[in-house]
Amino acid sequence: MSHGWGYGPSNGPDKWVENFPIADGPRQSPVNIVPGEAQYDSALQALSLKYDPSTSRGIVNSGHSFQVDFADDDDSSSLTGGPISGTYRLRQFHFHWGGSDDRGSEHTVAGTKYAAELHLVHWNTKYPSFGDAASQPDGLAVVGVFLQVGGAGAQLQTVLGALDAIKAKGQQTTFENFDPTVLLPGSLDYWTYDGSLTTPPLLESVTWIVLKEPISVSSDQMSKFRSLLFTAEGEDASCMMDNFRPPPASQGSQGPRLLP
Ligand SMILES: NS(=O)(=O)c1ccc2oc(NC(=O)c3ccccc3)nc2c1
Ligand SMILES: [Zn+2]
Repeated sequence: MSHGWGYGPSNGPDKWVENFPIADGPRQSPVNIVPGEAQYDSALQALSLKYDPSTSRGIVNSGHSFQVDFADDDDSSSLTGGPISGTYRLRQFHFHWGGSDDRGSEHTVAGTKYAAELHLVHWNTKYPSFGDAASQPDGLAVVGVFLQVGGAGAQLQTVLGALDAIKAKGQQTTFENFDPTVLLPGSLDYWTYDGSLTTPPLLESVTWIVLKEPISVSSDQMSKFRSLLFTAEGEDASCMMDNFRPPPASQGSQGPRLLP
């Protein structure tokens, strides 16, 4: 059995560089966002997210997270504006979370970790497919949304209600007529920087758009995330948690510019 990457002591983020040397590259994600150091850029546009619920297809346990996949054969669900030019189509969204409420996000804000982080993954339609886009410096755009523990996120419940059907790695089920707009906070104010995928293959093809305002999640809902398994049916069960890559310990002096 190939010793795939994961989040454990023997295959976690510190080991990824062995098979993915780009892990030590110049534009790796996530990063610690320091609001005071972010440069204001008046040329930046407002974010425009247009999602059509009829494009949602299914929900799957990938063994690293769970994701909701969208049909991306037209521009029905797409991202424009913000720091990007052109149109980027939504392909999937997924989450990263911790083993307890005090950690779980990948990006941090002045060192603060949130309980979880939502990633909405889009690809640039100037390329023929996601796969082609994923290897281009301007190929992908991921919108990151922090989940802060507090009151229950009513809209999250729809997603969490589907998790019982995909407990083990590889399990999937239909997930239709879902509009991810309901998972967004009231404000679309954001920080942006050029970075990478936060899991292998760690490709440096992502324009990151991290929303400043978190959405709310309850501690009980966080327990629901942790009820998923990294493992497939029949394997020794391992609860899915701490599936996040931390930011680098110290950010180089050329740390990415963050434009609010
Ligand atoms: N944590 S992350 O940086 O948002 C991140 C990290 C790794 C990723 O790999 C993929 N692949 C597809 O979505 C895909 C879409 C279509 C076909 C094959 C793969 N999306 C990712 C997002
Ligand atoms: Zn992610």
